[in-house]
Amino acid sequence: MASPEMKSIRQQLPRWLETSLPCATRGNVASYIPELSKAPHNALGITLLSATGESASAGDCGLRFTMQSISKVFTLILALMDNGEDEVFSKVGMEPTGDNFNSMLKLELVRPGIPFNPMINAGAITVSSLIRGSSPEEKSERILHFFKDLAGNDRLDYDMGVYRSESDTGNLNRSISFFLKENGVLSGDVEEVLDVYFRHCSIVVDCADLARMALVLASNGTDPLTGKQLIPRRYVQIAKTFMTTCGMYNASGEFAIQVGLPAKSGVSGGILTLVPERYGIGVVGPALNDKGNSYAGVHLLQTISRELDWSMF
Ligand SMILES: NC(=O)CC[C@H](N)C(=O)O
Repeated sequence: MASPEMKSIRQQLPRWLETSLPCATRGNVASYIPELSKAPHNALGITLLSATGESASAGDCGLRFTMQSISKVFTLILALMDNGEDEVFSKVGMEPTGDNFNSMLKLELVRPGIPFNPMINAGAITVSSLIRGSSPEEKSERILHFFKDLAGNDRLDYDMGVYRSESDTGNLNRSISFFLKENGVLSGDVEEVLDVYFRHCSIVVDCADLARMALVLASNGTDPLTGKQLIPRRYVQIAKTFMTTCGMYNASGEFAIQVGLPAKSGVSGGILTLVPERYGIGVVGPALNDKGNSYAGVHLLQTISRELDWSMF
């Protein structure tokens, strides 16, 4: 028997999705990674998964897309598990930037030149350099394995087309990385660090995978469906705080007001969000707004959060 709330979500979800769909026409699919421009412009899908294992889905929830920046939440957690917080926060800060996710601006403006936070590219590339492993292959393997555990999906893998596309064209990320190397923030070989970063950005998921990963965060690090503790509670707390303050880039303040849930978006149009203790949620809508977040996806989450009074604030 589904809970009364889940019953009502299942009933209303298709209509909420329908009303958010037109927003997609106002957005644009990311094209700076050429392979991403092939994504279906008008797609919109969502899956919600409850801590009791009930789910509700609507629209293009089966669409497969690369995690992109959503992966930054989980590489941060793995880096924290590998190194502890003191080491990680000696290399990356805790503050929002108010700039675009790929901006270099503050790296030079503010001393010491460590990235402001792990959700912007500079911070996430630094975090990739902190993942333990004797080679880029081993680091990437550990990341993929961790993501498989979190998603409860052994078949997670890379989209090699997207990986190559970003690796061939990612000169801004190269510039950021060389700058970090010059400042002594990045240690190791820049191309090897970038390889780890581009690979985890290209891990393919659908909405159900994101919902399950989000549910682990909603449940303070334990997968409620298996009872396994996958992440120490403290690191989930850190991750959810960054999601709230920086997860939607320089639209995180607006998202906190309009939706009021910890979330992380990616340029392929995915959004991972959660209702503490209760739901993990995965959304996809490839057409992005000018801040790089899914246009229709944000609208849909705003509708659901208002209808169900889900804001944490
Ligand atoms: N916002 C994003 O999703 C950015 C991730 C992308 N791989 C990049 O580095 O540009």
